[in-house]
Amino acid sequence: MRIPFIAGNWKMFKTKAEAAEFAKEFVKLYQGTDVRTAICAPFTDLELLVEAFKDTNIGVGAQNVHFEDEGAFTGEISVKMLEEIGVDYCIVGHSERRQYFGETDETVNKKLKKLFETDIVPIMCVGELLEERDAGKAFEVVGRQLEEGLSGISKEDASKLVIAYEPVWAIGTGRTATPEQAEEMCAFIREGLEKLYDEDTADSVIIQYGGSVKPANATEIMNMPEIDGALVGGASLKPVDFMAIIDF
Ligand SMILES: O=C(CO)COP(=O)(O)O
Repeated sequence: MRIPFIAGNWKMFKTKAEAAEFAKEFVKLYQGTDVRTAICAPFTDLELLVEAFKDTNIGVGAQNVHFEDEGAFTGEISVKMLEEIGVDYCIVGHSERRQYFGETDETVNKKLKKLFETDIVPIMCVGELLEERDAGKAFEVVGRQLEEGLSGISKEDASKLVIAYEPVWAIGTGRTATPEQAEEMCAFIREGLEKLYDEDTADSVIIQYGGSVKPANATEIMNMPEIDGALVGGASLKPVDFMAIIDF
């Protein structure tokens, strides 16, 4: 049985003061809830959130990490730095990192391997562009991202993974994939995991959908059998909206 996991991705939103305000309100709203959740925040908010959520089950995640242990990589953050702060998750391969910051399947693979040396759980993002979907290549693209991203990763590690299917055309556009489209791709991802590993491994991976998830559409998405959770952008910025999604 996979426990639903709904994570927020704040992207480049919220100063420390704004994060503290969110945390205060969200901790109250979340009390007594058993859906697994986490907030993936900018690096500058992480320490504050770990402290604010320490007596709760609310996890904290980073949105990126470098794959080397340390070195001359101006502007980058290492896995050890995240570990020291006490983060639980790290997003890897978000489409915005792939589009604007040169993330490739190869760097995704290196980052996953580095994270698997620790207890930080990677949230690996995959998803096709609109032109790829329109050209009938969505499954080919996501299949390749999965295969190359997971190259050389053991089944023990893969079974701990969270995968977020985020069709790029549905991110921040208000245009959600239909629950059937999301389900079809999440099922394809699970089949892919079974081919790469085995049925048990595929069964244990949490597969989230991301892309314009809102309180109004969370229920129908979460009711799909192969969708185990959501990665929520814009609607995770307000405690009440994010809580309404968690309460789907
Ligand atoms: O990219 C996303 C989460 O990682 C989705 O963002 P939106 O929910 O704002 O569409």
